[in-house]
Parts: sequence; C-alpha cells; structure tokens
Amino acid sequence: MHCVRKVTDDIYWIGANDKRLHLFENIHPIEDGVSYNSYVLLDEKTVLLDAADWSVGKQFIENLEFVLNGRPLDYMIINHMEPDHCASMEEVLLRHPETKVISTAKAFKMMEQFGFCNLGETITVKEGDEMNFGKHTFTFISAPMVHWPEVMVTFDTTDGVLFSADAFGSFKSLDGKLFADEVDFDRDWIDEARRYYTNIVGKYGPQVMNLLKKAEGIDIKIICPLHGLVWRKGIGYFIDKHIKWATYEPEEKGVLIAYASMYGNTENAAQILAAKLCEKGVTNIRMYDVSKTHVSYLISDAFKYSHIALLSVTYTNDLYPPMEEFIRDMQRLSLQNRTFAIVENGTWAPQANKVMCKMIGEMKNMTLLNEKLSMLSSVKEDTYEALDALADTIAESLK
Ligand SMILES: Cc1cc2nc3c(=O)[nH]c(=O)nc-3n(C[C@H](O)[C@H](O)[C@H](O)COP(=O)(O)O)c2cc1C
Repeated sequence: MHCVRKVTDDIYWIGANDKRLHLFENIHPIEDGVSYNSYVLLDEKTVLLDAADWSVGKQFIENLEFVLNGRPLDYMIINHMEPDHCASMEEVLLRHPETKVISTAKAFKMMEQFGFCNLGETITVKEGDEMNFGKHTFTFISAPMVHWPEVMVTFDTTDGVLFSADAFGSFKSLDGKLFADEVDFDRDWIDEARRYYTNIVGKYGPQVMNLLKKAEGIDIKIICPLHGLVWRKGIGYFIDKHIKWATYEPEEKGVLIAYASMYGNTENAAQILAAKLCEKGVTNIRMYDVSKTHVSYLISDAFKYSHIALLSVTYTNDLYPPMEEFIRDMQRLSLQNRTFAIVENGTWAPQANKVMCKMIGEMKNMTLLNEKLSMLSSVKEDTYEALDALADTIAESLK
C-alpha cells in the first residue's frame, strides 16, 4: 500500500524507509535506519525528483503510481545518480517510457557506467538552466563534490523549494515524520545528522561552502534532501551547523577522549584524565574506547568538539590499529582546527607517541598541547601527576 506525504500543495514525498540495512555504504552502522527520499511535482506536467534504492523499490514505485493517479510521468530529474537513489530509475522508465530524464552530462555518463540503460529521451542541463512545468519553474544549480562530482541541486523558484540532493541529509528512518519541526531535532536527530554529514560529505567542506554561497542569493523556504527530514522552519539553524562542519570549526568547547587499551591501564589513564578535567571545571567531555566504538561515531564527535585527547597503547612497535584508523579517518576527511593532547603506553619500547605526533602533524591547523606523556604499562605516581598537569593544560586552553 502507498505511504506518501505532502510537502506543499503540489509536491509529494514518495520515498521510503529502510530499517533493515545494517551498514550505509557497507561501512557505517545505521542503528536507526535511513530514508531514501524522492519527490513528485504535480503541475501541468508531472515531474519526479530522484528515485530510490533498489531495496525499497516496491514501496517507491507504489507511491509513485498512487501520486500520479493514472497521469503520465513527463519528466524525471536526477540530481544525484548514486545507486542508493538511482537504482530503481530503470524500473520507473520501464513503466513510463514517456518520461524524459533531466540531469547533468556527467551524471548521464556515470549512469551509463553503472548500466542504468534504456534512458529514452534525455535532457542535459547545466548551471543556471531553467525549465517550466506549468505553475512551477525549476532552475538547476551544479554542486560538484557535494558528495559526488556529477551532483546538481534543483530549486523551485515558484515555491522556494530546494531539492538539495545529499546536502542537508541525515541517517535515521523517518517513521511517519517528514518535517524537522515534527521532531525534537536537538534531542533525537542532530547526532545522526552530524554523523551522516561528517562521514559522508565531511571531506568536501569547500564544495559545500561553494553551494551555500550560491544559495545565499536565493530565497529558500523549504529544503528537501535525499535522506532524512525536510526543513520548512528554522532552516538557519541547520545551515549554521553545516557552515561549522564545512569550515571545520568546532561546534562546542569540550573534550573528546578516545583511548586504545588492551588490559585496562590506558583506559585507567583516560578515566583519571577525565576526572581531573571535571575537577577543574571541564565537564563537557565525551569518552570512547576506540575498539568498541565504530569510527564513524568518533569522527562525528571529532567534528563536534574543540579538543581531542588520544591515549593509546603501542602495538607491535606501532600504533594500535583502531586508533590509527581513527586518526587516518580524520586525515581523510580533512578535519582541521583542533587541539590535541596525547598519551602513550608501552611495556618495553613505547612507539605510539611518535606515530600519533607524526599523523597529527600531517593535518592542517592542528595544535598539540603536549610533546610527550609516556607511561610504562600502568599508571604510577609520576604518570598520575603528569595526567593532572595535562588536565591543567587542557583546561587552560579551553578558556
Ligand atoms: C600484541 C601486543 C603487542 C605489543 N607491542 C608492544 C610494543 O611493540 N612495544 C611496547 O612497548 N609494548 C607493546 N605491547 C604492550 C602494550 O602496549 C600493553 O598492552 C600496554 O603497555 C599496557 O596497556 P593496557 O593495559 O592499556 O593494554 C604489546 C602488547 C600486545 C598484546
């Protein structure tokens, strides 16, 4: 049975939720699922904006046919051709051979590469092109690398609706809600929106800022992304978050403590550091065991907090692999402007400090608060005092 919602009088959300998928992009855990959003404009012409993943294809097609209610589908706009949105487009075209597909030249090339064939009549658009569908005029804005190079976004100049592709998206299935003002976003959604942005689009901050600059000139009333909630109220709040993330500015003054420990002694040091920080009035702390926490959560909080304390054991003359993965991921996603404190542990020849220093040094605008805090196997009086002093240094730099 169909399951759709109205966005405006003429625009419907016809997407679907996937609560069964464990790993988004086969890498990021999605405990709360994800939605694949697709939209239809009913005007003098009918227009489908993006499709959906194959896993929800049946629901998506049922929704599409319900909304069309026997009308032909005149156009299908593909803003982003990644298979989690486009895999079902061929099914749409088999049912609607009358449909003309509108997209960028690069997207058509990539559709061919992926084998999304039988496209029929196509219309290639570029930055600034406009198309009228009756009451509504759409303009197309290129947004390269706002996830993939072929991406564009579509702006409905009539109603001020921005179809933003993967920009302004989020993990989490919608479960009946559609609009951000229907949920407690700060309580229930912001962490997953940040985890989505930072891990999926995080590397492309400058490109996101380019898109936001272009968006400054247009009066956006509604944002319709391809995953997550639709924004029609308080859009500025979400745009501000994206500006912070895209410019690699921390959202909050606080400390992310990430530790790697096999037998619990480095963990003990992490707990002592946290306790000392709290004693000194620094309570905005989030602590993770890197072996137990998927790196996508660590990345999300690395984008959130101003300070990052890394405490790691030495492992076969090198850094402990999950800690290395975390720092490598921060590098890959171009994280910048953070303040680090590091602690190493080793039993016969500690090496973790050297590797962590080198990796942090390879990133842009990172400050390292301490040169070396090395512990041998377990926390003794000297390490305890050194951790206390490190907490002082961190607290001071947070002022
Ligand atoms: C497989 C393995 C390899 C290790 N390699 C080194 C090493 O190369 N150099 C060193 O000083 N300690 C090494 N250690 C010791 C760890 O760093 C040790 O777990 C640590 O000193 C104690 O901290 P923990 O209780 O937090 O695990 C190794 C331990 C294991 C289990």
